[in-house]
Amino acid sequence: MKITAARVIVCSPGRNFVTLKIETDQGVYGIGDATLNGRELAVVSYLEDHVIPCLIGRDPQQIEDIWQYLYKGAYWRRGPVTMSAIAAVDTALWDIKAKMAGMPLYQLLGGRSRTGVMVYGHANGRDSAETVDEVLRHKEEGYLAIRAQSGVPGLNKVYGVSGANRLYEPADGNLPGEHDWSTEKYLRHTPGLFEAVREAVGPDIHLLHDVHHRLTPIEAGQLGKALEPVRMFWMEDPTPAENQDAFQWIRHHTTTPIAVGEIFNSIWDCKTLIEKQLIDYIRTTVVHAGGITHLRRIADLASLYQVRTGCHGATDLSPVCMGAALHFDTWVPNFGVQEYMPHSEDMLSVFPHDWRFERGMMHCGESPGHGVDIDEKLAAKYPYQRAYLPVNRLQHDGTLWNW
Ligand SMILES: O=C(O)C(=O)C[C@H](O)[C@H](O)CO
Ligand SMILES: [Mg+2]
Repeated sequence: MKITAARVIVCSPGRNFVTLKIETDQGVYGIGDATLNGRELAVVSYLEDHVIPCLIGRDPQQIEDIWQYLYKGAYWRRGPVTMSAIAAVDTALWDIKAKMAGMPLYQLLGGRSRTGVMVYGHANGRDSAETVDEVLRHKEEGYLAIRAQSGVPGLNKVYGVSGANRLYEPADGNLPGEHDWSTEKYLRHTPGLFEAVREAVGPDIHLLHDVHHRLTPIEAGQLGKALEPVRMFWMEDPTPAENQDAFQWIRHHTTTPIAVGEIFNSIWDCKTLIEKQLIDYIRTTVVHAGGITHLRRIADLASLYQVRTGCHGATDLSPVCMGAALHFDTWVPNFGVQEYMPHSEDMLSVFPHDWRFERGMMHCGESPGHGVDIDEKLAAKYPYQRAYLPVNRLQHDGTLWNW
């Protein structure tokens, strides 16, 4: 069996997606997501100019060998661009293998470990009252786990809070937007927000919150401690994770569980946090962490330390990534939760898919492969639109902060 062609399809049905399609001499093709939000075209070039020429003529069944060939063969290892490109190839090859076997992907990975995949939804509001209402709306829709984000009094724009249309899309604008930040205002507001949310939603719903890298370790310790009475499912990205030993300071001060990893791209980014048990959930996912092949390796390492998976699933991860992730989640023994931020109807129409949401759970479907395709004609109607993620500045003096 041979790879005969590979193509990168870029489209923007409301936001940008980069998709790789690999074709074979047996007529079977596979699809992989390669979207790197705000830096999409770097991955397009990496694939078109450097990876695709090396794929033509190779046996698509040799997934591991191709993974090693692209990873070791580049000499310059790791990094989000490289690993998103490798992920797209890997996902497409698993799709091909599963289609050839006539099986849904989760069967090839080892079979079903659970009846469905628990997902957490995104509730957000401009203030605490609106956020509480949104949490209750999500509970009504059947969500078992809900992430709550709120506007902070005195701050103009804050990560995770949408405009009028309810969904938020962080990448927008021809140049990066600017948000403002005050740790003091955020820390004053957030414990009360969660007290109100817990009071309204009752004891049984899992509550999550994304700090989005904006605190120092000791501030994160304060927040985690203040949230303990609320019994959070997790506090996400409490502090930037470049200096991983810093997480010890958070651990010294709080038992609120911690989730990290959506911006990681290899097992080496996860190693210290996992081995020192500084986190409880690892958030790497298929598209940014080297595909199914590499994500499986990360999950296996995590399983030795009772760290569970909590794959990133914002809308900048395409429906293709969601399909692959749901197969992974259906199999992985140390599953925790899957993030689910629904794509718009326009986005979903470009990517016919087999997965579905039902009362708080998602199901990957039973069709061979990962169950997601791309309608190339429709995709062509939505050309690429340059878009950037915002930056954050401290409110009082404009210092550039973590967004
Ligand atoms: O979904 C989350 O937890 C995020 O933090 C979303 C990220 O900001 C988004 O994916 C950036 O592209
Ligand atoms: Mg996050």
